[in-house]
Amino acid sequence: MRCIMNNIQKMILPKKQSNSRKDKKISTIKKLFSLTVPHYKKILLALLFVLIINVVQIIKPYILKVVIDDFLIKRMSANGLYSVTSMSILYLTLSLISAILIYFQVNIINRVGQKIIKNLRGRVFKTIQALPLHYLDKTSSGRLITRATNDVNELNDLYSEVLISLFKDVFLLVGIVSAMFLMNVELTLISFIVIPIMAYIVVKLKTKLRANFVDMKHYVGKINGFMAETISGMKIIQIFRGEKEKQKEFLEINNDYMKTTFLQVKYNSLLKPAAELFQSFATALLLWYGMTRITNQTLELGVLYAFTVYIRQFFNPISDLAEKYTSIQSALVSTDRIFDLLDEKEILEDTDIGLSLDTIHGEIEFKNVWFSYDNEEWVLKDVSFKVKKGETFAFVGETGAGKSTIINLINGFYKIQKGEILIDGININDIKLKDLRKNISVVLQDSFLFSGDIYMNVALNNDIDEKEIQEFLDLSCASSFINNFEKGIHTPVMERGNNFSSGQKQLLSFARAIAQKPSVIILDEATANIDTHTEKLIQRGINNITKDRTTLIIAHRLSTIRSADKIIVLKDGEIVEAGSDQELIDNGGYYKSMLVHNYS
Ligand SMILES: Nc1ncnc2c1ncn2[C@@H]1O[C@H](COP(=O)(O)OP(=O)(O)OP(=O)(O)O)[C@@H](O)[C@H]1O
Repeated sequence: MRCIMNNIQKMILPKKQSNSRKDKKISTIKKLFSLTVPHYKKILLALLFVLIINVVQIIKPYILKVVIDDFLIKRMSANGLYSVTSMSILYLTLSLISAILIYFQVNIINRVGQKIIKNLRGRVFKTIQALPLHYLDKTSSGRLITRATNDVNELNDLYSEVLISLFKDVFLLVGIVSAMFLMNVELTLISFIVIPIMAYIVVKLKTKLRANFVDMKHYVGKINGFMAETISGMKIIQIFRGEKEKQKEFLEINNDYMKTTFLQVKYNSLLKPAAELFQSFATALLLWYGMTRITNQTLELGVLYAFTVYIRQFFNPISDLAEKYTSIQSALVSTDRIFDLLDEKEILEDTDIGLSLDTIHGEIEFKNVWFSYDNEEWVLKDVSFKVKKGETFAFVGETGAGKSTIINLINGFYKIQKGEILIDGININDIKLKDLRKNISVVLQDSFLFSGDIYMNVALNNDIDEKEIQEFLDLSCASSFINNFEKGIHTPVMERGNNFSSGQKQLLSFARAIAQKPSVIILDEATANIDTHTEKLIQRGINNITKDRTTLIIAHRLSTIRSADKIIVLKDGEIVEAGSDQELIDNGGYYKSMLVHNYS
């Protein structure tokens, strides 16, 4: 009995290879169970139903044994309730109760499974939203999508189908084995001769299965990542006729994935026939031994019959267990992957800790800042500057000089290695990120619009009324094109704003930036997509909205920043010049040569 339970447990739990792997596995199973805790009442009810269903399953062959031995062979006469008719009614009633309970049990457990999965999917999404940029830099979107979709769905199967039938099977096995031992110890031992060999084969297969599952999921993530990247880069692929090349790359990943699925099919298809073979072997052994005992008149025919039914009932869940084993393994790998993400608390950005600053005045100071993305190469080297409240600073320099990096740091997306960044004289690391970002609006070159409508894209979940939004759209000059739309600010926006031109998207991002009523506005190449006519409108809008606000502008087109209070010229992460447009021209240095190139 213990041997059987050990083997079943071994089938569920992978072999102890090392303490850390074992600990991880135990913690994965604990986590799976922890998700069920809020639903324990319903789960207990379902388990009670399972218990009753199993008791019925075990009693039914015994009723048949009584009918065969007592009424068929011994021809005993009916005695009160003890008759063939009452036995038949009992058999039917039990079957009916069992059928009704199966209906409720399946319903309860599936609903619980769906609720667990819904919560888990929500947690994965919340975590993904809190991932800092430095983590997203290194993680493909495909991997994250796979966590929220494929991996979560694997758990769906586990909760709604596998776990309950696992309980059912284990209860049933325990019940059957007990009934068999109670009826005839010798016959029971004969029936289970094959179990150790069978357990050995299953345990051998499981290591291979698990390793293959890890590979399979890796390739699913790769396929999702590749798809996501290809879809977002489809325009470039088509322009540069890269379809064939991409097709080839995809074929390779697809083939690798298929190889792992073939391996899975091979292992899976071995398990079921093996279980069936063992069942036939056990039945044959039982019949041979049972018949010799019946001939010697040391065994009743009904007992032998009940045993053949029990053997079938015993091996069915075993062969199901073998099948479910693959689902369990797959779900365990998915659980690891989901919780690896959910448990990475230290990498998650807590935007709610730190000093609360409802309004920021807008003084920004970099004091000898050194920064590297990868801790290997300095991207900013000893950068120092101070922007007073309401001033406009421009950052210029060739591609890769570090201009956008400065903006990323002011938004608190990365932490610097050396030096200090002060906002209103307070170290940026001490300020609540939420408050910091609330007060700083950034307009990027690639304006991102969400599917919805114009109003929602400008207000971005903030409680701003339509009249105010209209004012922001007027200020940013976006009204010039929105007024032509029949639905005005309720004009639908397609995914990523595909139904708007780059210039229109840019104007909407301006309105969005102002709508947050920030004390600091950052324009990162924000006028790059706008034609000269629109640029003039924008310039007027910018002048309105930057009044009394600290403004930082990054631009390659120097015409847009010449009126800035101070221009900072960067080269290879270092400030090489700083001053007003006139001062820098008078200097006759790097800025002046950039101006000459810009206007030539
Ligand atoms: N997320 C990142 N991870 C690693 N390195 C990065 C990352 N972003 C930028 N870099 C590197 O940092 C350096 C500065 O990049 P940055 O984007 O700040 O330059 P930039 O001056 O804004 O350039 P551009 O004018 O082309 O936008 C570059 O060498 C770039 O390769």
